[in-house]
Amino acid sequence: MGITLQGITKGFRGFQALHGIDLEARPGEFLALLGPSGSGKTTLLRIIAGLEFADQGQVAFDGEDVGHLAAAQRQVGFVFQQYALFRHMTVADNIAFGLTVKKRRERPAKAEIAARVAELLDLVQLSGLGKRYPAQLSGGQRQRVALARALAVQPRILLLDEPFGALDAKVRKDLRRWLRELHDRMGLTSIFVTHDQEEALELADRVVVMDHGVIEQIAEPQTIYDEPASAFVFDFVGESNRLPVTVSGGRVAFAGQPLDVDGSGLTGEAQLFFRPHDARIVTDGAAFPAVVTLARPKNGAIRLEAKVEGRTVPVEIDVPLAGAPAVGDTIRVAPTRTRLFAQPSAA
Ligand SMILES: Nc1ncnc2c1ncn2[C@@H]1O[C@H](COP(=O)(O)OP(=O)(O)OP(=O)(O)O)[C@@H](O)[C@H]1O
Repeated sequence: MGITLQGITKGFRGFQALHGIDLEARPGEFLALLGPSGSGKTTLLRIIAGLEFADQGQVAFDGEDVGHLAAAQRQVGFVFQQYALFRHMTVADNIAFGLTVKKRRERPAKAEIAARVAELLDLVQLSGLGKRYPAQLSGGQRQRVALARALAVQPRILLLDEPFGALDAKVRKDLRRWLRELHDRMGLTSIFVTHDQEEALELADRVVVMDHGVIEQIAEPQTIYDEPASAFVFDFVGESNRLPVTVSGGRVAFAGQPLDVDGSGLTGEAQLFFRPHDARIVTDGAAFPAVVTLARPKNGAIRLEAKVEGRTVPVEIDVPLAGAPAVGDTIRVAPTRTRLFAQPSAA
């Protein structure tokens, strides 16, 4: 089932949380909404779920406007960070909840519900734990119960709001792989909110990067990383260095030092971005000087932090183990792969 959002806006008492969001999730797609705290991810997810209503704009499932439908009528499954299981109910009763509260006409027979619960317990690999209470489960197990409960009503859309946020790194990693498999196997269309870029890049077919209630970029993970559409995306996703540069006649200079960067199309002040592994140390040519303040092993290379005169934030670069400079050395840094953005952002 495809999801289409058009021109979604939402304000809370004078505060504009979403500014005209256009977004499409293709049938079977797994989308991640990625952005800093307060960027509007949860609000957008709640509008899709029908837990919140947009001030303007349209929400459609498979081309059909669902804007007027309440959450229960939209047939979406959702899972939140706080597992929100009913503490006084067994695991099995928690999973069955969505089915038992259906109107009598639509409610499956008791035996059918029991069979569905057993199937779901099996699916989330918790067979045999149906009689336990939530307090008798680990965090990861509780989250899988929450997922089974969301799936009980056989949704075609699954919405997840930081579902693994409260779990430790290892459990989190295992669960998200497992969730991806489940999504594929069940043919769901899923939207996942996270502020963890690794999670978004690893799990999603496409990543939607949000900031201040707008979408900065929608693209496949590799594109988000390799071709960030804005200074914000470059900064937010992956490690990066940012230097204030001046552009004149297509030539780019940092602190008076010309760099080997094409500045055509821009003029005046700009922001130059590069990743730590996209720079080399050179002895002459276009480069800027820096003094090494820290050198530590990282992923089979050496990560250097180097102080640039007049800058408080050090530049980070990765250099080969062999011949790596030492702390205190003055080096010349030549960025090899860069992006230039016109808008000045706060340093
Ligand atoms: N019910 C509400 N009343 C007033 N303001 C709200 C309400 N819900 C959200 N907001 C505001 O809207 C903005 C977006 O919130 P939202 O929860 O969507 O952000 P988020 O990107 O999901 O953040 P987080 O990662 O911290 O959950 C925030 O500034 C928030 O304070």
